[in-house]
Amino acid sequence: MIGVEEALNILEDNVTSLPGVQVDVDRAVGCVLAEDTYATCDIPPFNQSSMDGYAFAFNSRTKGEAMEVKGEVPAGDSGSIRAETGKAVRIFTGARVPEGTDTVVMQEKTRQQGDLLYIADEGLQPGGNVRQQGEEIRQGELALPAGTLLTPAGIGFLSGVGIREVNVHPRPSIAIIVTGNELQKPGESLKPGQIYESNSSMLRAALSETGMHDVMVYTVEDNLEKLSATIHECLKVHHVILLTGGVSVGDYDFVVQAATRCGVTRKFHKLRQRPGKPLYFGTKEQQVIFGLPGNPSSVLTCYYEYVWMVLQRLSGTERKLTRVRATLGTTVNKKNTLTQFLKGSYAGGQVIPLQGQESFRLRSFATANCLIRLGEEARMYEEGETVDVHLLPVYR
Ligand SMILES: Nc1nc2c(c(=O)[nH]1)N[C@H]1C(S)=C(S)[C@@H](COP(=O)(O)OP(=O)(O)OC[C@H]3O[C@@H](n4cnc5c(N)ncnc54)[C@H](O)[C@@H]3O)O[C@H]1N2
Ligand code: MOO
Repeated sequence: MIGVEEALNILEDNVTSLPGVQVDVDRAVGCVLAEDTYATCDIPPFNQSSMDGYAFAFNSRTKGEAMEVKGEVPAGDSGSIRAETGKAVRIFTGARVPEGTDTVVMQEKTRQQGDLLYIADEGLQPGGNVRQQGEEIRQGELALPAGTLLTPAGIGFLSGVGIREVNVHPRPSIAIIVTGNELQKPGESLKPGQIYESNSSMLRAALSETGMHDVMVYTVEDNLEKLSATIHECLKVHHVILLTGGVSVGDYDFVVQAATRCGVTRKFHKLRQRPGKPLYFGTKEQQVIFGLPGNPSSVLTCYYEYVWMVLQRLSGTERKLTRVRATLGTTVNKKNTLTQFLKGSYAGGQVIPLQGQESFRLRSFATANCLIRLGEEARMYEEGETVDVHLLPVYR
C-alpha cells in the first residue's frame, strides 16, 4: 500500500493534457487555450467616441465662444464626413470620431441653441472622451496565451477581437461503469438484498459541476467476462473510465482483473487512506481508469481528491482543490494509521467535522463544503489545533 502523496505524484506523472482541438468560441467557456491566440483587428478598430455629445478639434475652439454644429455621426455610421474647421459634429457613444476632430464633449456639459453649441467643461482635455484606435489591442498582437482558462470575460474578449474558433484542450469523454448485482434503479421497487444505485447520479452531477458533460453511464453485473467486455468497449471511445465498486478483495470484485485483461497498466491499487482504501488507478496510453471503491462516500471522496485533479490536467490546467488551514472546532480521536478525509463544514477559518463519517453514508457529505485531511499518525486531534482543509468545488 502506498501513501496519499505518492499516489498524487503517480497521477501527476501519468496524466498530461489532451491535444488541442478547434472549437467554436461560444462552446469554449471553461476550456484552456492550447495555443497562443492573436487579435484579428485593432480594438477599437477606429477612434471611437465614449460619450453621447459633440466631436470637435480641441485646438480649433476658442474658449467661451459658441461653435456651429454641422453633421451627425451615429454608432455604426462610417463616420466618413470631415468636420469643417472650427465646427462641431453631433456624435453618439460608440461612433467613429470623424476626420478633423479629436475630442468629444458629453452633451450634459453643453448647451445648444439652434445650430450653436456652448461648451461648459473646464476639465476637458485634448482627446477627451475618445478611445484611440488599437488602444486595447493591435491586429496581430497576442490576445491570450496558451494555457489561459477561458472565462466568460475571455470569451467576450476573443469574440471582440474577431475570433470565431479557438484551439483548446478538449474536456475528456468519460465513461461511468457501475458494478454490482445488488443495484436497483431509483424509482423501481427494491427486492430483498437490493439497494438503490446512487453512484452514477452522484458522479454525473459532480462531473457536470466542473463542466464535464460528455458522460455515458454503463451498468454491469459482477461478472468478469461482462465487465471486461464493457471496459474493452469503453476504451474505444472514452478518455476516462470511472468504475465504482468491485475493486476490493471479495470473490465478486473483478475490476482489477478485468482492467488488466483489457491491457490497462496498474499504477496503484490500495492507498493508506480512509475512506477509499482500495482505490485503483491504471492507464492505457493516454487513457486513464479509476476503480473507485463502491461505498458512495468513498466514491465521492476519491473523486474530489484524485479524479478531479486528473480531469483538470487532461483539460489543460494544473488546478487542485483549494487548500486552506483551519482551526478544528471539535476534538477528533483518530484511531487508525491511515490518512483520513473527514466530511466537514468550513466557515471563517474554523472547520467542524460532521456527524456520520462512515463510507456507506452520504448524509453528512450532503451538507459538507470541505474535506478535512488528517495525517497518517493515530492520535487525538485537539479542538483548536490547525488542520488541512480542502474546499469542495461546490456551487457557491
Ligand atoms: N475483506 C475486506 N473487505 C473489504 C475491504 C478490505 O480491505 N478487506 N475493504 C472495504 C472497503 S474499505 C471498501 S471501501 C469496500 C470497497 O469495496 P468495492 O469497491 O469492492 O465495492 P463493493 O463491494 O462493490 O461495494 C461496496 C459498498 O458500496 C455499495 N455500492 C456499490 N456500488 C454502488 C452504487 N453504484 N450505488 C450505491 N451503492 C453502491 C455496495 O452495495 C456495498 O455496500 O470494500 C470493503 N471490504
Ligand atoms: O475505504 Mo472504505 O472506503 O473505508 O469504506
